[in-house]
Amino acid sequence: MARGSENTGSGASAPDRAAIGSPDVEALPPEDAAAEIVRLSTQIEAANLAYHQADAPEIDDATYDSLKRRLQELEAAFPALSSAASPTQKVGAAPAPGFRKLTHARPMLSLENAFADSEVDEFAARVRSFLRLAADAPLAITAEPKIDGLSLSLRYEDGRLVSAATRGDGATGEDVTANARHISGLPLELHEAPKLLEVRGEVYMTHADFAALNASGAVSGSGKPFSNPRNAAAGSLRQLDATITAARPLHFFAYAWGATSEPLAATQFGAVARLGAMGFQTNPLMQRCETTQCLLVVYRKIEAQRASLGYDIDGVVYKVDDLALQARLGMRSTTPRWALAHKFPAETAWTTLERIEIQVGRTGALSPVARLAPVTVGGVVVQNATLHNEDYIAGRDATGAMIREGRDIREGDRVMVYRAGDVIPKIADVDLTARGAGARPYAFPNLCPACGADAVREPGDAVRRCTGGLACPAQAIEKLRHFVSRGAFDIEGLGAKQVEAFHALGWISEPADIFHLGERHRDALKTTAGWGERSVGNLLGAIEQRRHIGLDRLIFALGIRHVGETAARLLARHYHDWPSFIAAVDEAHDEASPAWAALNAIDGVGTVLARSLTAAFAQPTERAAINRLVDQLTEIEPVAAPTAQTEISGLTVVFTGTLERMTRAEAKARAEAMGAKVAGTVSTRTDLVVAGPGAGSKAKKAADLGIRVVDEDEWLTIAAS
Ligand SMILES: NC(=O)c1ccc[n+]([C@@H]2O[C@H](COP(=O)([O-])OP(=O)(O)OC[C@H]3O[C@@H](n4cnc5c(N)ncnc54)[C@H](O)[C@@H]3O)[C@@H](O)[C@H]2O)c1
Ligand SMILES: [Zn+2]
Repeated sequence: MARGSENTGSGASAPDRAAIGSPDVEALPPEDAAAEIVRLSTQIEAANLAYHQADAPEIDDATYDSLKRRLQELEAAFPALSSAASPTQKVGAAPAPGFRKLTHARPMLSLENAFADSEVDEFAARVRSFLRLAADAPLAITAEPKIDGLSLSLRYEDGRLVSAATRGDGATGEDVTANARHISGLPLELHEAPKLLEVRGEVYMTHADFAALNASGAVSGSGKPFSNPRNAAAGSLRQLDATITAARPLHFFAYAWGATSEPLAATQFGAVARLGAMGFQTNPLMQRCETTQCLLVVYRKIEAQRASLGYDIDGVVYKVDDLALQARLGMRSTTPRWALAHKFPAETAWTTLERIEIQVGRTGALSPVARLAPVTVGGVVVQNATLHNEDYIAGRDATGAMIREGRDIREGDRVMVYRAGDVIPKIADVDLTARGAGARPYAFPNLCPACGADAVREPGDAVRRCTGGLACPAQAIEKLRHFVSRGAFDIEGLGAKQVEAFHALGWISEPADIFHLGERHRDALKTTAGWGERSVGNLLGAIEQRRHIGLDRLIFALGIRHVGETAARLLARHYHDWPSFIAAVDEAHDEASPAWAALNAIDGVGTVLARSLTAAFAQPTERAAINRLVDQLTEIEPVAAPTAQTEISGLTVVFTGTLERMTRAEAKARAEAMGAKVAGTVSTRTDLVVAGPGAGSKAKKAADLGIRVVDEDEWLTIAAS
């Protein structure tokens, strides 16, 4: 596990799933149920944003699934407490700011989940009863791997790819047309396709490509390495700059469709075969069954192949084969009635927990880590597992419910380790029969192991935090490492290793000190092992250059909890410059102020983030350190006002021919001000061509490539929107 990674305080695990529902839902007093619904909804919304918008999940999938199930149970038991705004009534998350939005001609939904074999029988029975089919009437159902990537909708008109969008919130997705063109093997032109066709499928990254990408140092929206191939695929496709996508190896399996101008086939199986014939890759493991026994056999067969496929799958999807029956079954609010996702259980193994260590993260979180006797879980050797927080060690989950009654985790215990849809393993269970007589409950420290300061738990926070601030060496180092990371100051020659070394020498203890390195330690540095005249010159030069920094990078670099790269960009766009930003944050500290309301009104900023931000700026030592840093900067570059909603932000536009209502220079400036890039030549990266009279080869090339071409009037309408 990465050193000092932040613990977000969650804690249930897959095998605990059944236990989670055990505090009897029906027996709960309504006011407790109401409070729990609010708490779960907030947790799930935060997880959705982290997962779908930032491609950097903060909790594992099994935990997420169990939180959602619990919420569904509560809402079922207390219908009066469920609302249309509940996360159980929504798909995914809204498109991230910065992307042009595209509305799907037919919504993109989620899938109903099942975990136990018995739920497959129940599914078939529900389908039969809905359709009034006799129990012995034939009912064909397909089974295919559930690819763990992100779904994409591709719109083809006259067989040409015209647009591509992520699922987003199901109704509206992010326009990733330019990016999708770079997916390996994706057909830009189809053989014998209907006039209009929305093709749906999964974008994924292979295990090998994922390993290579992380080894190259690529990072997610949170500034950390991608935690799994799914997040890497999502982060790579969802780039405002399509040239980044082009450099990432992505693949696509087609398995569904949205709007079509003519039916593709009479069955699911036939329709997927037709997609294959049109030029799409389809999954070779798909099969058709007549019985649920057959479905379960296919499920086991696919599960057995899971480790050797070379890409991640997280279950098997069953679909009613007859499309006429699918149409009769129709949709619920977020899922079709004719499909079921049968998920795989997490992979598990037993081993000995040798000792529990506490790591201190950037924001002071004390994260317990289990050091294990090495064991192989699902083909990977595991030596560490996260223990989340002290409640988890004691046997309680994120909702406060007991998940391991009487089975707290102790040093020396025999424990069950599991890996779910992510790389960091967890502890699922404890074998009490193997526990030695001398084993004592683990005493979670209430002093920071790194600096000795008090470690306290705020009410409602599952995490204990060191109060030492920058005086805590562990926090200081993590803050500094974050400060120089890629999306932050990213100073050439000053990586995590150097930061640690300079910190150990007592040269830097906070970001501002980096800018004093030259005047204070130049000579000493030159004679330090590994450094010389030239490398010191280069380093100090690189530091000087960073006295000029973008507002978004600065905000991200401060390392405030919940303020990742995406949020920093949002804030920078909204507040434009540093003085306006700090004035607003200071004022927003008063939650009755208009500034607080305004901060919360920013699309993508929630209460949790807003509170964390205002608290950080109001904390005197932290604020003083920020001020000292800002004093060292010569220019904080404002970030252009929000361009997120304009139709053309993020697009690459080419002007050709004569423009009659404005000069070329004016058109270019206007497009750039709205967040578009203006290019001179048409290529596959072009999104839009504005063609005036006399446009020649460029307009023709654009038409050949299937790129949208508009005239000047149309352009003016777009630019005015
Ligand atoms: N860890 C977190 O914080 C977090 C947060 C949000 C969501 N999640 C994960 O995402 C899931 C919810 O997301 P979801 O709404 O995408 O549901 P889902 O992943 O359970 O199922 C729906 C998706 O499956 C995909 N899919 C893959 N292969 C398919 C196939 N052959 N046929 C049809 N669809 C196929 C599609 O993209 C579809 O949108 C959760 O169960 C959880 O595992 C995790
Ligand atoms: Zn400390």
